[in-house]
Amino acid sequence: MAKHVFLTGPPGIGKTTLIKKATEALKSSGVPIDGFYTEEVREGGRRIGFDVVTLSGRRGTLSRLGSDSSTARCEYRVGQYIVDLVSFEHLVLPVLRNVDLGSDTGKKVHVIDEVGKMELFSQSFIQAVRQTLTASGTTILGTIPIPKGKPLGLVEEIRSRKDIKVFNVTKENRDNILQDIVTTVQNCRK
Ligand SMILES: Nc1ncnc2c1ncn2[C@@H]1O[C@H](COP(=O)(O)OP(=O)(O)OP(=O)(O)O)[C@@H](O)[C@H]1O
Repeated sequence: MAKHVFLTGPPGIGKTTLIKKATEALKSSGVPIDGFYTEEVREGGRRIGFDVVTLSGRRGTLSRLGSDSSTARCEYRVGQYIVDLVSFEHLVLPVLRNVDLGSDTGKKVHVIDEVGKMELFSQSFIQAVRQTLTASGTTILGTIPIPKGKPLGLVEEIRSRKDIKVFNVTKENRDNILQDIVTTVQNCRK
């Protein structure tokens, strides 16, 4: 039986939107849930980067557009974006601690949106996700990108696990898979 649930699909297809809706549904049925999602940041109609937002409402920078010269020099960049590792780790790592502490009413759910190129610059994050995958008191509701370009180690590792259920989000199914996702997460907690 599956222990963790991951959504995948092309950029902008609606993974985060589904994660947010599933989080609300799980919360309102009393499921203990924590974690983070990533959100686009726009200024004057232009995407300038991404923020990390925790379920408890804290917000921090994941990445921002860099100038040509600063981007070229930076080790932690994806396309035009420079990743703020310090800010990312500061916000996200505490949320992924104490993953073994389930509750009396079943496993705690950890939202990890997403395990992607930007996030994987952080070795501490990689370690924390691995711990969460193997922790007994936790179910992950996460997102992973569709394979494109150079394979991402941890993403491949997740895909090859026998204890995960992957939902492929498409334009055709994104308006009718919410309940299936929520039910699968609830079954993972048993
Ligand atoms: N079911 C839907 N119907 C119409 N628009 C949607 C739907 N789901 C999401 N959107 C819109 O599509 C855009 C991208 O959604 P979202 O951020 O959830 O996608 P994503 O797959 O998480 O993107 P990314 O890969 O960049 O993280 C948003 O503007 C959102 O409002």
